[in-house]
Amino acid sequence: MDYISTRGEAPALKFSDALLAGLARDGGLYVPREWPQFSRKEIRALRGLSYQEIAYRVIEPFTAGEIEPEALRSMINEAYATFRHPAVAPLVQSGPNSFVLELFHGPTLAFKDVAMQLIARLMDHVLAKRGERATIVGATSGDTGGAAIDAFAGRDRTDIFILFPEGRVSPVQQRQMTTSTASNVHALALKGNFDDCQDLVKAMFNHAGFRDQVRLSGVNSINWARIMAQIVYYFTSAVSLGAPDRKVSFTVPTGNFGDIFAGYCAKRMGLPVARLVIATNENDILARTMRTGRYEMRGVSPTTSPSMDIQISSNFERLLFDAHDRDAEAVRRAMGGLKQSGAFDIAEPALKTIRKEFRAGRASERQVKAMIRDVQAETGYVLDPHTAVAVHVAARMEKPTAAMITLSTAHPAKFPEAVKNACGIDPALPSWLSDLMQREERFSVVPNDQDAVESHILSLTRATR
Ligand SMILES: Cc1ncc(COP(=O)(O)O)c(C=O)c1O
Ligand SMILES: N[C@@H](CCOP(=O)(O)O)C(=O)O
Repeated sequence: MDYISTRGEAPALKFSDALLAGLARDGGLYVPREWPQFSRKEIRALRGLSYQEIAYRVIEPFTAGEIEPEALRSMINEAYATFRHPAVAPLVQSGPNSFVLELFHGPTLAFKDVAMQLIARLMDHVLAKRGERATIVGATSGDTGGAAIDAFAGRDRTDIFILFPEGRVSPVQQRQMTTSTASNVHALALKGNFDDCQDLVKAMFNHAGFRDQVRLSGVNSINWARIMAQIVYYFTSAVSLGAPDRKVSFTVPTGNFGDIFAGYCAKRMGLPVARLVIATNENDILARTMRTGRYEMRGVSPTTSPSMDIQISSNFERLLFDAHDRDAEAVRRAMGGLKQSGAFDIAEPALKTIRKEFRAGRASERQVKAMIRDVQAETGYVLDPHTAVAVHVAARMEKPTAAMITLSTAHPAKFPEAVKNACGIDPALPSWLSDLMQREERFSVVPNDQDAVESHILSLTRATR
């Protein structure tokens, strides 16, 4: 299996190189040259298997020839041993034909742990084999950062630098990033919003000198391996409800489009998925794009679901590439328009393809609050605000012919203020994080300036020595 860039001007890479590369050298995102296929019989055979075994079967074709099967198995087993639920990602029934897929049982209480725990092990494995080190730089609106720091803390072959928007993450999210005692971890509070953090990370990748000097690597969902690991739970949840003999739909709270793109990949691999529903908060660029066919930036407003306060939705580029029949030129034109004027139009055939696969909806702050309150009052179940966005959108979709699985992407205790404000309940952090708010913080404040951030990283990384 090799990986090609959505912009068509970077060399195709094997799995290990795509894993370490993060962003392609032409600014594009790597995707597999073709989608591994699962027959109905192979999907049926997944029923009753453990999460780890399904993960192995889904991931192996993407890594074949690069990661030895036994090594992959043991990395998968170790990664998911860090989860506090035996099922890893349990499915909870929430209505006659609706379910919530709980993805927050990992160490940092967000779905990001699912991919990050595996990626850290894969990167270590590949770097050790090559005798190399890497500098990881990531951008976060709150959850990716904590998950990455937990997964990479104390690893000898990597130094990790996480940029988060100062004052725009929840206090729990911030402390998950700033209280690590590991010497290879560096939390950087940027004076700007998440899109500024992400732009800076992409700019560092596009600065060839810096990229090579620090052996830059990324763990945002621009890295293909993030998507790969997230495809697994679409399979596990669908087969537990009877796939391939029963179709399921998914509603996904969406920001950077990585999570829902993983659902699209599962479908391209043969999983029968009736519908993929994009759920956005008031920062609804994706819902507007689906309605109008024009991707247009309008500024970001802070919400109670801060991890989705995004308007440059990186992985939408991967979808555009597929919807344009993998025409890299069309992607380059769209991304050029976005850079120049903050907008691009999606041509009719591609838009039709996207609309065939996806539906979209948005939830206002008022609706999110009402959803948390009502669900708690009716069932006792406490939703985090990101999940509440999706539950709201799922409930408003036309009557599904298939079971609807809504992805629950974070534990409510990560956003106690918003949850308490909505339903009066103060969700407690689990025991291993119960002293989080008393731990000492360590982070640097950095300006929104590429030179300054690069100098900061250069002065601390061990990858150049
Ligand atoms: C809790 C939570 N929900 C949803 C999302 C959106 O996921 P994605 O960016 O993959 O669309 C994020 C951030 O990415 C998140 O942290
Ligand atoms: N919501 C994310 C934003 C970064 O997304 P990623 O999936 O590309 O890492 C976060 O919590 O940081």
